[in-house]
Order: sequence, then C-alpha cells, then structure tokens
Amino acid sequence: MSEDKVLLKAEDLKMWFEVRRGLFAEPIPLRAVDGVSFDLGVAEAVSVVGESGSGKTTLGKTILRLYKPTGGKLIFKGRDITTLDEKDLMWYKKETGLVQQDPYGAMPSFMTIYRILEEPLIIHKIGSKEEREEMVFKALEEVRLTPVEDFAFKYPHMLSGGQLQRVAIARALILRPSLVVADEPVSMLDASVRVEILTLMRELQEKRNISFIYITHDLSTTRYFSEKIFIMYAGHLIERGPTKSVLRNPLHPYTRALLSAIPDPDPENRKRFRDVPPGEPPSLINPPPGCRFAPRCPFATDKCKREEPPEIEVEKDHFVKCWLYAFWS
Ligand SMILES: Nc1ncnc2c1ncn2[C@@H]1O[C@H](COP(=O)(O)OP(=O)(O)OP(=O)(O)O)[C@@H](O)[C@H]1O
Repeated sequence: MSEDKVLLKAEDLKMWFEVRRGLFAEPIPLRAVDGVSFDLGVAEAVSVVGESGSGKTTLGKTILRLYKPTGGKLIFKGRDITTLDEKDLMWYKKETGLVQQDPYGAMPSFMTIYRILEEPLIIHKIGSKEEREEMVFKALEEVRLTPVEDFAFKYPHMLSGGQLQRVAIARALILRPSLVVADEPVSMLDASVRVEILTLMRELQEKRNISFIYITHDLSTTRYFSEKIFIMYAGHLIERGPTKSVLRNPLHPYTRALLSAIPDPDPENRKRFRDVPPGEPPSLINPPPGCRFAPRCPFATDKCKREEPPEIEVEKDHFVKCWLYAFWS
C-alpha cells in the first residue's frame, strides 16, 4: 500500500499486562498483544477474528490509545502516537471512535440520548448550543432513529438493544472520526437485528470514508463487512490478507480450522467439524517458544515447536505466520 493511502501503521506492537500469581508475588507479563504489524488504509474496513482471549479487544484498545503500548510503534497520519500522553492525545481521541459490545454498559444511565450525543461535542468545544443541537439531531437521523424527537429525550433503559447500539454508533461518529473500532458490536443483540446494525455501520463507513476495525469471533460475517481479515491467535496475527483471498484460500491450519467450524446447513459438510484441532490456546504468560499454534497443530514439526515462524507473503498482500510456507520466502 502506498504511504499516502495508509491511515494507521502498527509496527511490532506489543501490549503486555503485569499480573501477579499471588498477593506478594513478583509481577509477570501477560503478552496479550505480542508483536503485531500491519497497515490500515484510508477508508478500509478490516475484521479482526479470533477466539476468546486471543487479544482482539486489547489490540483494539491499544490502537485507540486507551492503553499505552508496552513496545513497538503506532503511526497515525504519519505521526508517532505510541507514547503521547493524555493531553497530547486529545486530537487523536477526536479522530477515533469506539463501539463496544454491550450498549447498555457503555451508556451513562442518568443521561438522555440527547445529552449522551452532545457530550463529545462539548468536551471537544465544537459548535454553539444551536449548532450542537443540529448535529445531534442529524446524527440520530443518520442512524435512523426517527422521528428524532421521539428518541432524543429518552434514557438508555427506554430503548431496545438494537436502538441503543444505533445511539452508540451515532456517538462514535459524531466527531467525524477517520478511524472507528467496533468490538463485537452485534454479539449481544437479537439475531434479528444483527444484520441491520452491521449493514448500517458498513453504509456509514463507506459514505464517510472511515477506516474500520471490526472485532469479531464470527468469521461468517466478515465477508460482507470488510475488505481485509486479520486472524489473531494468542497475541499474534497469524494470517492477514484481502477477505476474498483469506476465505477462498485460507493458509494457516488455524484459519482452516476456523473456517470449517462455521455451521453449514448441508449435512454433508457437517463432518468437517472434525477438522477443528482439539486443545486450548496457550498461556499468554508463558507462551510456547516456537509457533504458538504448534501444540494444537496437526502439521507441527520440531522446528515449529522450537522457532517462531516469520510472516510470509504467499499471495499479493496475503501473509501467513507459519513454517509450512517457508519455501515461499
Ligand atoms: N486489564 C487487563 N489486565 C490483565 N490481563 C488482561 C487485561 N485485559 C485483558 N487481559 C488478558 O489479555 C488476554 C487477551 O484478552 P482480550 O480481552 O484482549 O481477548 P479477546 O480476544 O478480546 O477475548 P474476548 O473475545 O473474550 O473478549 C486475556 O488473557 C485476558 O485475560
């Protein structure tokens, strides 16, 4: 990707938490994100897929600089934001938005929807009172909570989960950000409204040229909502590439297992469930020395168990971190 098309660059990004195994024990690092590199293009939507505990939320929060990275670099619009402090990060907060999994937990219950949407404008000193009113009503209209007067003066508990997630989307977009992270935005909603919400997000993302990071454990929705897929496993991006390429030609044994685990109505295909390797992801406190998937991988060799594989570009922009493809490099 040419430099002028890159919005965000992550270079060997690390986010390690300090955890203690006992009250007086020494803190030890838990490597939630452990050496992640990628470029995110302007107006590009990327899905980050992985099972629970693989580090997806931590990656999202680190990208938004809600956490200060332990190592590596984050470059946004050509500016190094890795170690900026709170005061210098105000402009970055305006450039970014977050939609979380639980819309009820993410909203202050004592504020009206109007006040919730006006708050970011007040914090960033945007517009007069009248201009802010116009922006709030427009934001509600954009997420199709109409007639807007019916919703603006309600409290969060008076809305359904789907309606409240629309408010969360309006709040994430009200400052006109260039980057939005949506962390499992539909997993707590009724199945009937999931596609509506995802479609709305995709529509707004395309209309406003926003770069989107969509975090999910559901590989089946990525096809419609992103141009690229990143597969995360135990703090690493083990495969990344254009959505079509990853779904058509999954390279990593873990990605193949994830794909074959997508429920398929065709009874013939159900036996493919057996391909999912048994076992659990490794400890992030004491990860295995070589490939982190090696303990579960049916193809693992001694080398896989000893040495961490490099990232190999097998097709254009399609990278895999797996020794099986070493002859490509
Ligand atoms: N604040 C924290 N302090 C210590 N450990 C943490 C913290 N936040 C996350 N972790 C640990 O980091 C690892 C990755 O967690 P994370 O929530 O990023 O994974 P995830 O892929 O988003 O999982 P899920 O889909 O369940 O949300 C887990 O082992 C988790 O326990």
